[in-house]
Amino acid sequence: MENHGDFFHEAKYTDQNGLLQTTKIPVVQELARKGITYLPERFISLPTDQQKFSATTHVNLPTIDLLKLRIESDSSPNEELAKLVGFFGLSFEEKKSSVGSYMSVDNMGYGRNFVRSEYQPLDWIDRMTMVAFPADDGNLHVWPKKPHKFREVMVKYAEETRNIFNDLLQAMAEALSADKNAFLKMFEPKRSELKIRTNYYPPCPRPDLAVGLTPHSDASGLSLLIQFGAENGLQVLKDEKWMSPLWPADMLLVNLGDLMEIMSNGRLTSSWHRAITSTNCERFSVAVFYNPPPDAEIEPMQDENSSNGVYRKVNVRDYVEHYYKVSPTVGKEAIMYAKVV
Ligand SMILES: O=C(O)CCC(=O)C(=O)O
Ligand SMILES: [Fe+2]
Repeated sequence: MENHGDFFHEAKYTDQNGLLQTTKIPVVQELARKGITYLPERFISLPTDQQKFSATTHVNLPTIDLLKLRIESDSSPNEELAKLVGFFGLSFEEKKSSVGSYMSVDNMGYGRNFVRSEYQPLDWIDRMTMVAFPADDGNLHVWPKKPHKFREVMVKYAEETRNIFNDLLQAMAEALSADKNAFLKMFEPKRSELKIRTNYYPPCPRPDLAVGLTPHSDASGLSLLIQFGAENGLQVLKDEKWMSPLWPADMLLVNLGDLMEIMSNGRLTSSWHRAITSTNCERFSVAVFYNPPPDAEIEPMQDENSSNGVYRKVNVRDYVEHYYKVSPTVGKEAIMYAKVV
């Protein structure tokens, strides 16, 4: 048995027999802090995932000027925004004791998700996930109490991103020549869900063998990402090749999730993406996920040009539960759940 150090996340999953299991996963931040020079076996990814880790092409993303969407733009990364990832500056014990625990399908709080078994290759990542909205749901008490002002900054960031999401939803509907509120109407203001996840990728001894974050699409409607520390890390699959989007530090990245693909009846598609690691730099990203209320029924938009709907109506909670039950997958399998067969 390899010695993985003394610091573990405990991730829960349901095994093939339907039994709840807990697996201990080494905290990669602590492994990196110790200056580990080899990659522990559990982090060695499958050879298929290792293919073309570095052979990527850089692609430019279309950019949107937020001012044109009537948003007050004070959202460039500055010292205030760096506080979003300040949590990872705490010691392991402080991090653990500072975060409350959730009962959820996706291992919220400080730790891991996408865990299905004791034997799967592990991602080189530590994460912290919390629900910002609805704020009245007993969600806020589990937020980290440290560092100082962390919650305040998070709440402010959540509020600002919600405005951006709402404007984007309108702009996207208009771009599809649909009613301006075609998407927005599904995001009931008081009950829609906004989750924030901070991802930390410490330096990794073998970026050629380990994945930072396993390939996935987000289950969300929309996701908004910001990164700190390094500009390379996110990769998106396009025409069966992994591409690195050019993503400067002062740019927010909009990512379409599965629920948006369903809502748009396949006219918009969720992206298949992953994160890679590096030997000499640490990278943080903050992802905000925006979903309609869990009990909402998503009605795919009707396309006048084609009579066949690609997607059927789904309940948001059912979809998200299904997504976490089957993930991680090798391709976009979760969304098949909502496809018309
Ligand atoms: O770190 C990144 O850039 C990607 C994060 C991500 O895809 C996620 O949190 O869902
Ligand atoms: Fe993602």
